[in-house]
Parts: sequence; structure tokens; C-alpha cells
Amino acid sequence: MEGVDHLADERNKAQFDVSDMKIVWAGSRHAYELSDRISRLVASDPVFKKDNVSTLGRKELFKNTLKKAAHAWKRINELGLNEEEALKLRTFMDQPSFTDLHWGMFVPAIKGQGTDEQQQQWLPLANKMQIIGCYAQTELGHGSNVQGLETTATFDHKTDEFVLNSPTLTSSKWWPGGLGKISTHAVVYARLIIDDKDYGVHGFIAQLRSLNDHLPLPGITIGDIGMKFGSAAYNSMDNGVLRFDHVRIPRNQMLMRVSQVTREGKYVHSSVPRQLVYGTMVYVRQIIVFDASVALSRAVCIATRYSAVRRQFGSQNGSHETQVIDYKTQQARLFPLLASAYAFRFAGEWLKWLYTDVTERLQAKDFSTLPEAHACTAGLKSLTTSVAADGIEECRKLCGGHGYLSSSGLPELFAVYIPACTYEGDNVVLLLQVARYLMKAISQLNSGNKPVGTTAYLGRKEQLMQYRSDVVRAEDWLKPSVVVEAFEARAARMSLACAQNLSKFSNPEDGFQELAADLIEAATAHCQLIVVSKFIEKLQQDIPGNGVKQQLQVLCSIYALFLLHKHIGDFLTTGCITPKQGSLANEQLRSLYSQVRPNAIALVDAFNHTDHYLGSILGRYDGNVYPKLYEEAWKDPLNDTVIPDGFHEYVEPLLKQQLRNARL
Ligand SMILES: CCCCCCCC/C=C\CCCCC/C=C/C(=O)SCCNC(=O)CCNC(=O)[C@H](O)C(C)(C)COP(=O)(O)OP(=O)(O)OC[C@H]1O[C@@H](n2cnc3c(N)ncnc32)[C@H](O)[C@@H]1OP(=O)(O)O
Ligand SMILES: Cc1cc2nc3c(=O)[nH]c(=O)nc-3n(C[C@H](O)[C@H](O)[C@H](O)COP(=O)(O)OP(=O)(O)OC[C@H]3O[C@@H](n4cnc5c(N)ncnc54)[C@H](O)[C@@H]3O)c2cc1C
Repeated sequence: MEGVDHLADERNKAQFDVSDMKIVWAGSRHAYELSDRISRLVASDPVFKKDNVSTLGRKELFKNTLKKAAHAWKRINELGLNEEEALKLRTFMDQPSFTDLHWGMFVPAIKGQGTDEQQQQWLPLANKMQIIGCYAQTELGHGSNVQGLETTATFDHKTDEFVLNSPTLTSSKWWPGGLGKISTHAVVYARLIIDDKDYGVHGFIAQLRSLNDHLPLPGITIGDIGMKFGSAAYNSMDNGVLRFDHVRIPRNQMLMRVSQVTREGKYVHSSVPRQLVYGTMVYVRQIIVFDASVALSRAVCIATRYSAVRRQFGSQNGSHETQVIDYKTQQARLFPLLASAYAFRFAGEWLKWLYTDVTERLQAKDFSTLPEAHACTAGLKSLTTSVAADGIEECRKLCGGHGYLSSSGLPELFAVYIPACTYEGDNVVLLLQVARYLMKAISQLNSGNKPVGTTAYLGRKEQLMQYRSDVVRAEDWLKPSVVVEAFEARAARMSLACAQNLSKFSNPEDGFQELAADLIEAATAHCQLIVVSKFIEKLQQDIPGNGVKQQLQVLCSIYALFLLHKHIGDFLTTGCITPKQGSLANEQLRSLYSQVRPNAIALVDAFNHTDHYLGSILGRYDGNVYPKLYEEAWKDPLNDTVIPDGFHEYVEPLLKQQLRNARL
């Protein structure tokens, strides 16, 4: 029934004020109002309609994306939107496009690695989109191993230029988004060569296409790398291939904040750490953590609303069947994902703070927190994207058969989201970076170097090795200090065990390779500890709103106790808890699921997703699922005609043949 709220009863059950929770989710009243206004603006604009994208062919899809990106830019200018509002508008447009890389990586790379002069030269052009840029780092042969890149930038003393060259097939740039068909410029990562000496990988600004006719400049071979996973998904993006055949660029197009090459061809390294060449990745990884909470919240919102609408079994004397959300198995699969979406939101907020702090310190030439920022962004990017990707697939299964329909929104969300586990650093490679950071922190304990930031707990090594949980009742697991201590002891013991095993190897690198699987488990435990701690810290703040804090406390406990239950082997084998304490945690978890149940719909309403952004019939705000599913089926191009194309050509002759055979 049109106009009826089928989920009204569910909404009436809520024990907290959803409008206050919306503000907590958004981060502030300002962020909520901005997000709400821009999401509605996009939803009401016919150009941003997206319900047909999964039936478009690649070329049509790409053209449709260009149209939307151009329209977004037009609206941003017409409405005079600021940077924050413009980012929201592009986010709610919800179709990956070249502009993501232009604003998300090209501009930040120039800001982070360019000198003041270079910024003055390039940023005004980029900010007005008079040039469009991408981030060309990965090659056919190397992605994770950045030091292994093969593209060269050789200094020519005579002409004061760098010569960009792709010496091998494997040195072809491969993957950069926006590169394939649209970018006019790129920040290209290449090995700097001066007088036959290799100075390692540096960033260079290169023009790729003419600003007059958009054709590739001489010496440049460029194109799209082809279809990717899914139908629409990331195929709206022109991930590209690029080869240079001795292409010349002026010397001042090397990004020179970290190191410089003089007119005389002298390499000068400033006081800035060389790792700042990787700074753009740290910036984007931090955004990706926040984005993981958004992606997961969309899937959870769809699965939760649909689970309240869907009924199976349990009818007695003609009464309604049971809502599937009331099945304990459904709750045990769904509610930890709901809790994770909130947990990642707060971890993302904290990471944004950490990133802003490290950026301010860098300006003041304090580089001390850079390793911590790298380890935290790498680790949390890895943890949150893995959980979000698996969580979206779990939400699809939670929606049964209808979850597999394109109109559920879940297949598209999954297909577009899963590369997050790979781009901006493969998740395993990034966890190994965290493990290196942890092993380094442990190796420095004896030299009196007190670990700080997220590794501070390792400084209490002796105490954590002695730790035994004192939980005796299920409710004890609701105490934040009890949870944090157990997670700290588990993470510390896993890392310390790795460090001890590493010390048995004469060559530490051999040991690191041999123990890599254990090391990533230790790194995961450390990252989970960070997320749990940041959730608990959030709850120590003043959180206004009727019942809001109580709901968040429940979700925080679910997040932590679900992890404890899932990784019970770690907690038991490290001796942090006993089997009895493990089963008490599980008992508490069951009770927490029952507490979430009446609030579940309101907790997903608090994400404030518009129906346009969700793009899901199963997740509609009004819960009017069946009539809309039925209506949608008839819109499929296959239903344009009663008899499909090809029937007369291929199937009819078969049927006729059968008939003739039968008559004979
Ligand atoms: C585009 C954003 C739009 C925003 C809006 C939308 C929201 C987001 C949603 C979607 C975004 C979609 C975007 C997709 C676009 C994708 C882009 C890309 O994928 S770009 C390419 C990314 N590539 C990688 O991530 C490569 C992964 N590899 C690496 O990062 C590194 O090489 C490494 C594996 C980490 C390093 O390997 P190695 O050990 O060989 O290290 P070295 O290079 O020798 O360095 C040693 C020391 O340096 C430290 N280190 C390493 N990295 C960093 C860093 N980034 N910052 C600081 N320090 C770093 C390392 O720890 C070593 O330290 P020590 O041990 O010596 O102390
Ligand atoms: C959709 C998408 C968009 C992208 N956009 C861009 C872009 O705009 N610009 C850009 O420059 N790049 C981009 N990339 C490339 C991306 O950054 C790389 O694919 C990513 O960094 C992973 O590197 P790789 O492909 O070399 O994987 P590989 O390193 O080859 O990984 C293959 C396997 O090897 C394992 N492995 C690798 N090294 C180790 C190790 N040391 N120890 C243990 N296991 C290891 C990995 O875990 C993985 O299982 C994009 C990629 C995708 C999928």
C-alpha cells in the first residue's frame, strides 16, 4: 500500500530518540544537517537517477557516469557549494567516477608532496577542473611493492627535463582510475635516475592528453584496462593502462616537497622523511575506514528492514507468521554487523583526528607520529574493509532469495565495494605493516623506549602477561575495563609470542616470512583492540539524547563480545580467559541481542539513508517491499515483449522439430 509505513510498529518500539542518534552517527548537528540536505538534493534530481544502471552496457554506463559527473560539477558551482558539501554531493551521486581520483588523490598528492610554488601553479587549475588528474602508481608488474616500480624518470642535464619511460611491458601503469579515458594529467610514480644513479620512487606531474582535442600527447599510449567484477559496479570507472616512450617533462614537474633535483642535477633530500612520498595513501586509507562504516551501514539497513518485513513459519491458528528478525540465528548474524557499522564510524572519527593531528605536526616539522599514523591507517583500513565486504555478502544471505535480486541493491553494493580490500594496499600486505610496527615497538621495550599511542599497552607487558580475567557473572562482561583488559592481554600476548618466535631466527627477515600468518593474527588482535577502545572512549563523552547512550553501550558490548566469541581460540590459548568465562560472554551476548531487537529499525533509521542512496526495494523506508518488487520485475528489458528476441530463431525450430518427430 502506497503511503503506508509498514514498519511503523517497529519504529514505535524504539526506546531512544532516533533524531538524536542521527546526530551522533553523523558526528555533529552541522554534519547531520549538511548530509541530510545534500542527500535529499541528489535524490530529487532526475539526472542522478540510478535505478537503471545495472542494465546498461559498458559504453552507455560510462557515458551516463560522465553525464552525472558533469551535472554534479554544474550543480556544485550553481549552488556555490563549499568543499565539504561538494564531497557529499559526489558521495550521494553514488557512482564511481574519474572525479573521485581527481579530488581524492590527484589534488591531495599535489597538496601533500608539492612545494608551495608547485601548489600555486597546479592547484588553481585542478580546483577549477581546467585539468583533470589521476594517481598513476600501480604497474602491471608491481602494486604492493612500490619500491619495485619500473617506470623511470631520467634527468637530462642539457635540457633541464625528466624523460619518462616505460622500459618493459610490466612497467606499464595499470589500474589508475580516471586514467583510461578522461584524465588530462597524472601524478606518476617513477624511479628517479640521475647520471645512471637510481634514487628510488618519486612523484611527477605529467600531462597525458591535449587540452585542445583530448588526444594522447606524443609518446603516450593510453587506454582502459577492460571490464571488472559485476555488471555496473566499478565499471563506471575508466581504470587505465599507460605507457611512456621517452616523454619529456620540465624539471619543475617533479613533486619536490620531500626531495629536490637542482638545475645542476644534484639530488637534495630535505629534512622531511622520504615516506611522505606515500602520504596520499595514508590520507585515502583514513577516508576508506569512514567509508567502510557507510558501506556496511547501507547493507545492514537493507537487511534489518527486510528482516522485519519478511515472515516465515510459526503461524498458529491463522495468526501472522514469525518475522525473520525474531529468529535468534538471524539476530546473531545481523546485530554484530549493526554494531560493527557503529564501531567503525567512531574508529573512523578518531582516525580522522589522528590524521589531522599528524598533518599539523608535519607542518611544524614534528615527524614523530608518522609511523603510528601509517600503522593505524593501514591496520584499520584492512580490518574495516574486510569486515564490511564480508558483511555485505552476509546481509545478502540474510535477505534470502530476494537478496540476490539486483533490485535488493546488495549485489551492486557488494560488487562495487569488494575492491576496497585490495586498492590502497592489499589487506594482508597492510596487516604485515602493522605487525612490523608492533615487533619494532616490542624490540624497543628493553632499551627503555616507552611505547606511545595505540601501542602504549605493550609498555605494561609484565602486568598483561600476569593478567587473568576476574569475570564471574555474565554481567561482568558489560564493564568496559573488563573488556579492554582482556583485549589488551590477548593482543599483547599474541604479539609477544611472535616476537619470541622471531628471536629464534638468525635472520629476522626469514623469521618474518616464516611467521607471517601468526603475525597477521597478532596485528588483527591489535586493530580490534583499537576499535573496541575507541568505541569505549566515545561512550565516555557526553552523549545527549533520550536513551541514546544506553543503545550505544549495548552496541559496544555486542561488538566486543561478538569478537571475543568469534576469536575464542585466541583468548583461551593465550590464557586470558577460562572456557567458563567464554561461555558467560556468550550468555551475555544473547541477552544483548534481545535488548537490541526492539530498537533495531530505529538504529538503522539513524543512518538517515535516503531511499535513493540505498537503491534497494528490500530496504525501503516504508517497508512496502512486495508490491514494489512485483512492479520492478515488469520493468526488466526482458519483459518489454511477451516473446523474447531469439525465440523464433533458436527455440521455435526446436519445438517444431519435436512436434514433427512426435507426429512421425
Ligand atoms: C580516491 C578517494 C576518493 C574519496 C572519496 C570516496 C571515499 C573513499 C572510497 C573509495 C575510494 C576509492 C579509491 C580507489 C583508488 C585506489 C587507489 C590506489 O589503489 S593507489 C595505489 C595504492 N597502492 C598501495 O597502497 C601500495 C601498497 N604498498 C605500500 O603502501 C608500501 O609500499 C608498503 C607495502 C607499505 C611498503 O613496503 P616496504 O616495506 O617495502 O616499505 P618501504 O617502502 O621500504 O618503507 C619502509 C618504511 O616506511 C614505512 N612506511 C611504509 N609506508 C608508509 C606510509 N604510507 N607512511 C609512512 N610510513 C610508511 C614502513 O613502515 C617502513 O618503516 P620502518 O620499518 O623503516 O620504520
Ligand atoms: C578497483 C581498483 C582501483 C584501483 N585504483 C588505483 C589507482 O587509482 N591508482 C593506482 O596506482 N592503483 C590503483 N589500484 C591498484 C591497487 O592499489 C593494487 O592493486 C593494490 O595495491 C594491490 O597490489 P597488487 O595488485 O600488486 O597485488 P599483489 O601484491 O600482487 O597481491 C596478490 C596477492 O599476493 C599477496 N601478497 C603480496 N605481497 C605479499 C607479501 N609481502 N606477503 C604476503 N602476501 C603478499 C597479497 O596478499 C595478494 O593475496 C586499483 C586497484 C583496484 C582493484
